[in-house]
Amino acid sequence: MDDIRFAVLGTGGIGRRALEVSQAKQGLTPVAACDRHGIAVDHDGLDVDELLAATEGNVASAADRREAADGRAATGESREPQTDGGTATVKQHGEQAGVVASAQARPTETPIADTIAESDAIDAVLIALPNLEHDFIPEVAAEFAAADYKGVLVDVLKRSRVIGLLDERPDAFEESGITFVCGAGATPGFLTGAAALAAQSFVEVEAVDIHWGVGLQSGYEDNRGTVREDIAHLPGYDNESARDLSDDEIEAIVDDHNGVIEFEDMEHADDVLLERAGICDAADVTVGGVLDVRNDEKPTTTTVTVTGKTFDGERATNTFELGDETSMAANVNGPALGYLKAGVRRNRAGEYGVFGPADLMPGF
Ligand SMILES: NC(=O)c1ccc[n+]([C@@H]2O[C@H](COP(=O)([O-])OP(=O)(O)OC[C@H]3O[C@@H](n4cnc5c(N)ncnc54)[C@H](O)[C@@H]3O)[C@@H](O)[C@H]2O)c1
Repeated sequence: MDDIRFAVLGTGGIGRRALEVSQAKQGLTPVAACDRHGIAVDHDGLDVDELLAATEGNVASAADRREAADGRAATGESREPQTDGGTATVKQHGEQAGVVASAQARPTETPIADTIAESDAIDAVLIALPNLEHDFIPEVAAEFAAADYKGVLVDVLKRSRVIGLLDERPDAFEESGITFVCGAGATPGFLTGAAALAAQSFVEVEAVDIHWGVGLQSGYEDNRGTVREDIAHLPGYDNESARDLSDDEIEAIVDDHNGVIEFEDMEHADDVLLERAGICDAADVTVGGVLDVRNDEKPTTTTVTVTGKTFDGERATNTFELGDETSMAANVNGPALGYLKAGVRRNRAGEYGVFGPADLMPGF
């Protein structure tokens, strides 16, 4: 495949690692990366090492999130960052450092529009933005379509209901020439694809059970955004209440669980993505997991089990297991970039519209 020029929207825990992993993949050239306050563009290829060093600790703070939410409420529109009109929200150092700290970057109040402005020379865009507001990623995607972007969009969103929002506008993506691969991280994403593959032995799938384990001690600082989103899945919390938690309140929740948080029956889009690919009913899919933020070792092995009936009357369970040494960063970003490449193949073959990870596996 020819070289793929790609952009990353959001350089938090996931976006930064995606840039790093891309260095080890063939034919991927990162040409643009943005966060809430800045953008770096180089159509000859970004210097990823410099960007990563400069954005060390680029983790959206609670204050950042509140500021953005308040800005949206006040203006009634834009999801672009609302700054206080000066440079106070441009973080150069420490915990709130950002893309703008890179020598390749400049500050901007409109990072997504600025990326779209460069998009004639971008083959694919990885959306690694927060998902605490359900319509945020669909709206960003719609903006690319409205600008007549021709290329690939990939997101790593998690929630089932977001897929519905995206499925409401396939025409816009098709007309523009966009191949949109959604839910293409680990779960949903990698493990959804694994379930689709494991289902191939069967003529009828009865149950898909996805159970993940993540150990995050050394990656905790970098992945606070993801931990916050996970907390929104706990009983008594939702996206809104999780978004408003202070960092201290998050720490208190982690302490209450002795650093190990268990999740059951999560609203992860693996269910709707498997249903839309015709593998099984969404109701037959369960997702749960265990997150340990104080140990690097996984608290449990990540496993996908698919139970079904074969054409010759047997009932069986196929099991797919991840090696315990594989980190969340490896299991989100490797597949996300793999799906990005699969999306580019489809796009170059003229296939546009919305695809889930299971749609890119053998059919059922
Ligand atoms: N599917 C999976 O397996 C999986 C696993 C982990 C994380 N995720 C998803 O990845 C996404 C990113 O997670 P993270 O931990 O990197 O989050 P994070 O909070 O660390 O990073 C988010 C980044 O987006 C930027 N951003 C926010 N608003 C912006 C705007 N309006 N314009 C431009 N940039 C903006 C922030 O500045 C930050 O750089 C989340 O949606 C999370 O759900 C998916």
